Amino acid sequence: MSAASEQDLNRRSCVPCEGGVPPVAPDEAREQVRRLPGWSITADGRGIRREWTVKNFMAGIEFFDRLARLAEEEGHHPDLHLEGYRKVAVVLTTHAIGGLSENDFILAAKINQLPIASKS
Ligand SMILES: C[C@H](O)[C@H](O)[C@H]1CNC2=NC(N)=NC(=O)C2=N1
Repeated sequence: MSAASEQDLNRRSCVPCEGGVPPVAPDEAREQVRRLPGWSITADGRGIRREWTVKNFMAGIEFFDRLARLAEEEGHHPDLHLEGYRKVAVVLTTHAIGGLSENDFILAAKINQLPIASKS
């Protein structure tokens, strides 16, 4: 995998993953995540994470609702965390391979396009 721009990732779609492929190598993951504003590699290296402080509780829930629809369209599903009444976090990892796949970066680019009533 070579790193793609956020715009390129946005034009692509997730492909079904049922395992059997190696996770993206750590160096490549770091290079890729640099092109995705707001995202960083998780401490265990198996995923990427972004958090937002939202305007109010419903803004967080509405964001999750939009995100759930996007995830269903893409067939790739995020771990959603409501970490406080105005703090939301999203972790992307490909469960089937226990690490990062291109699907995670594609979905991150698309999540960055979603409207969010954010405070930061
Ligand atoms: C066939 C289908 O693509 C798989 O079951 C998908 C569904 N959504 C998924 N989402 C995530 N995050 N990881 C997966 O491994 C995964 N598998």
